[in-house]
Amino acid sequence: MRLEVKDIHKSFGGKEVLHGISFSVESGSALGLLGRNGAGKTTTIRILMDVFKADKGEVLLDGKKFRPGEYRIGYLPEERGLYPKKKVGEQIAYLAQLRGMGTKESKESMRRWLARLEVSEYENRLLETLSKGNQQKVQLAQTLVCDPQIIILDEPFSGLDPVNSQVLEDVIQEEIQKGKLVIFSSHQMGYVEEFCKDIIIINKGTTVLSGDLKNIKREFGNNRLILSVNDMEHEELHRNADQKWGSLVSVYGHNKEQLILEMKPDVKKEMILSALAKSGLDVERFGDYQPSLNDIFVQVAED
Ligand SMILES: Nc1ncnc2c1ncn2[C@@H]1O[C@H](COP(=O)(O)OP(=O)(O)OP(=O)(O)O)[C@@H](O)[C@H]1O
Repeated sequence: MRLEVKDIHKSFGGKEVLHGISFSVESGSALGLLGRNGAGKTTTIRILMDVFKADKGEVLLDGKKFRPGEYRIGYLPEERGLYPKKKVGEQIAYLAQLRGMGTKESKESMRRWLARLEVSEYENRLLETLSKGNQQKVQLAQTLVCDPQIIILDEPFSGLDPVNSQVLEDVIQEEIQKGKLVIFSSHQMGYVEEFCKDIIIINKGTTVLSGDLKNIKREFGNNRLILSVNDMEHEELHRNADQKWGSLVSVYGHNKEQLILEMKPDVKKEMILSALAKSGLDVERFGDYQPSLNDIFVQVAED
């Protein structure tokens, strides 16, 4: 399956908050939907789920208008929506039945997911009596109980300790391997790097970067180098770079105390290395710039 969001526009009270968002994602892969607070991620997901209507644009599945009601979708919304005063197992099975599963099948699936997420012992407890992290795992069991073809996860790791995060990481990887189509929205870039083949970064309702994550990283690192010098802050290093090596490099930015340098046309790395050797500076690190998704996000999503 291929899910395609095409040129979505949305206004609230006359103010446009999405200015033409487009992306696509296929079964067996995950898309990272990223952006700063208020960028428009949740609004995009809500339009996709038909909670809101777009003012312009369309959502297609395999080229035809996407009707969420016709597919098994596991949606973990930002605002978690289970019943605090109902028993964990009963409500998960009930919600699976609402999504078309038979009584026996829904109970089996509920028990399988509670076990997979290591919360079986809470099946007969009221949801509100569980810790925050365990409630989150119950929400995830609810999301996955109907064996969804499409999985949409809005900050699924929130509230989970590192051991539980590892369990969830494994579960998401398994679902992708099983051929599920996953949309993953998170501010935790480490997870996005792990799961997502493609990403889209939205800023104030506009796409600022999208595409294959490996290619994006390669392009961001291309022709750029990282340099740090012992006991020298990036501001001073920046002055040195401008004054001494201005014909070879320009300063692209910095990552903590490391300077990111961009090589000028026809300049080779060896030429910079030789200039550094002559400078007498106590070089701590020099090499190809390999940006993390976090670096890229900060650079493109900054105002
Ligand atoms: N129902 C609504 N009525 C009016 N404005 C809304 C509504 N829903 C969202 N907005 C506005 O749309 C913009 C995008 O909000 P949205 O919740 O989609 O952002 P987000 O990227 O999910 O943010 P966060 O990371 O903080 O969850 C914001 O300016 C928000 O105030």
